Amino acid sequence: MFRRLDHVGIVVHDLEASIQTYCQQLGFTLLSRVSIPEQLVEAAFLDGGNSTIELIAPTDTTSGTARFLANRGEGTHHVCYEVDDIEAALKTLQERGLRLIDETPRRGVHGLVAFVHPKAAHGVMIELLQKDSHAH
Ligand SMILES: CC[C@H](C(=O)O)C(=O)SCCNC(=O)CCNC(=O)[C@H](O)C(C)(C)COP(=O)(O)OP(=O)(O)OC[C@H]1O[C@@H](n2cnc3c(N)ncnc32)[C@H](O)[C@@H]1OP(=O)(O)O
Ligand SMILES: [Co+2]
Repeated sequence: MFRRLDHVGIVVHDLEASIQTYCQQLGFTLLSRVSIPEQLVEAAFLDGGNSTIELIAPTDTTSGTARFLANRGEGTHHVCYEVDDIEAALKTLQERGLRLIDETPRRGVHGLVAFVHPKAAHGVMIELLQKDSHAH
């Protein structure tokens, strides 16, 4: 069902400071910086050598990522897998009894996305991504 790992999401307090750390000290390269108002976050995608991370900072105290920061502090927030057909993947996961956050996909930065609840995957939130045809 999963084609490949697309990115690992990391929640941070200060997006700018975390970009500096990952680029200047850890050697990552900044790919893009985006605002995602529907999710009340801003994010940066960074290349780490055949791997991508997404640094995410909440823009509002009511967002899920702000709760995550308050309860758990900074750290790994989700792993994102690319799928060919997100509707089919969600249907399969639902039939297998998995608890989903999204029963239908929503629009993400690079395509259609949907989240599996972390309680269904032993404490790890899984993001599914069906990339837009023009996305890389
Ligand atoms: C799509 C754009 C972009 C991209 O890749 O292109 C992104 O990735 S944006 C990423 C940010 N978006 C989201 O996180 C959307 C999905 N998340 C949610 O809907 C909520 O945050 C949810 C449902 C995971 C949790 O919210 P809820 O209001 O239900 O409750 P709490 O926040 O109080 O948490 C309940 C419970 O779950 C644990 N939890 C929450 N988040 C995570 C997590 N990321 N990983 C592991 N566990 C998580 C939290 O600690 C609570 O546990 P408890 O034992 O009850 O204390
Ligand atoms: Co993500």
